[in-house]
Amino acid sequence: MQKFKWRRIVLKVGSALIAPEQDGCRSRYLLTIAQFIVRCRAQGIEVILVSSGSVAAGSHLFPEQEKRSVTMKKAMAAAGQTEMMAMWDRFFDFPSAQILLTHGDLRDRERYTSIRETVFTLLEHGVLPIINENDTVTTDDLKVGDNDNLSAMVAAAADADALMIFSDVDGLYDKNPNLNEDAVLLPEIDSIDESIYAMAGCATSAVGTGGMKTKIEAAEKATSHGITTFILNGFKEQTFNRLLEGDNPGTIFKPYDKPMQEAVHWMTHTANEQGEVVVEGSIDKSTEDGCIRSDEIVAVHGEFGVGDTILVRSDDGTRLAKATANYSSCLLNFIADNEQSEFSEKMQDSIGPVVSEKDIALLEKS
Ligand SMILES: Nc1ncnc2c1ncn2[C@@H]1O[C@H](COP(=O)(O)OP(=O)(O)O)[C@@H](O)[C@H]1O
Ligand SMILES: N[C@@H](CCC(=O)OP(=O)(O)O)C(=O)O
Repeated sequence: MQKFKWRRIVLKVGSALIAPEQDGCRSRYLLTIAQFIVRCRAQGIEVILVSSGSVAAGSHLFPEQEKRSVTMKKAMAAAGQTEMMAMWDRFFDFPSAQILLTHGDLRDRERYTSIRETVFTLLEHGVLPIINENDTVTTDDLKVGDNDNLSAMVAAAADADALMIFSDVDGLYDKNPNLNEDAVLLPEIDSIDESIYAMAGCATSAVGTGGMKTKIEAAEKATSHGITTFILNGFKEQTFNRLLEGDNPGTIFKPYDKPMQEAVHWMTHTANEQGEVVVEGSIDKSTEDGCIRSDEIVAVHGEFGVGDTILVRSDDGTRLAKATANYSSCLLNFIADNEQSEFSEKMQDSIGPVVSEKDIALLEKS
């Protein structure tokens, strides 16, 4: 690890490592991971753990025939989470803290900031943050859905230098190694494009979610924020020894040379745009004071509410900025339809610009 000189790392541990036999948590693999965490901390590296496995850990408590229902999975997650936290806590002689998140928390800027500050405070005081998705409260709209993407969002929020995704394979292969004997391991990926996604298949274990596709999505999110990302085999002890020696025992994804600025990254990869407004002209003209007024808007696409992230596009198609909307799409459409009305003008005077200076992140010209 000395060669890499990391200050802060996020480790993501997949379900198969937590509950390999699907009958509760097992220490078999976790002990090695815990020792790795201890050794990293001894080297002065701050560690954040994103631990999957609550569903797999809680699975043995419920009847086999009912396990497929979403409600049952949520119950399994709630019960398995305590078992899993107890297992992790047992390995450490320093305190750990549980943080359960949904996408609803991460895409809300205020809650995102609060999560960031809590993580920083825990790290400052030597407490190990252990993070998972809050499966019990998630809905289709609220969930991230897989912990690979969640770990990348966490790594970005925590300003980490590296994200290590520990799974049940040695890294990214050119095709699924569990289905193809001739699959070849790819040790280094310089940039992620469609050809990389084309190699990724689904999970083949009974407990995994997302397979390689979500790991590549995570790598794309993280590397675009300047975070070196690894996919590694958490079953093998040598993985951890080699990492500590400064080697790459799996697949390494190189960080972007020019990482996105924090606000653009959050709006692009965590908040996601809910809709789009089209303005006339170029980036300099439309956003010269960082604000966009409702009378500058020539079209509104999609449905969004106040506080949602929107894309600002120029009428020639150029992506100009990501921003937080001060108006709903419904109200903007109403204003457009009633341009000259006194009511519409009063509304604009009282609410102010569609996008305020502090909530806009200009995109690079492309
Ligand atoms: N190109 C690939 N390279 C490596 N593994 C792949 C590939 N395509 C699909 N997979 C599958 O992805 C699985 C790992 O993902 P997953 O089961 O979701 O793990 P985890 O629970 O650790 O997140 C592997 O066991 C393998 O079956
Ligand atoms: N939040 C879920 C994990 C979902 C998930 O992404 O699992 P995995 O593919 O094993 O990392 C749980 O704790 O069971």
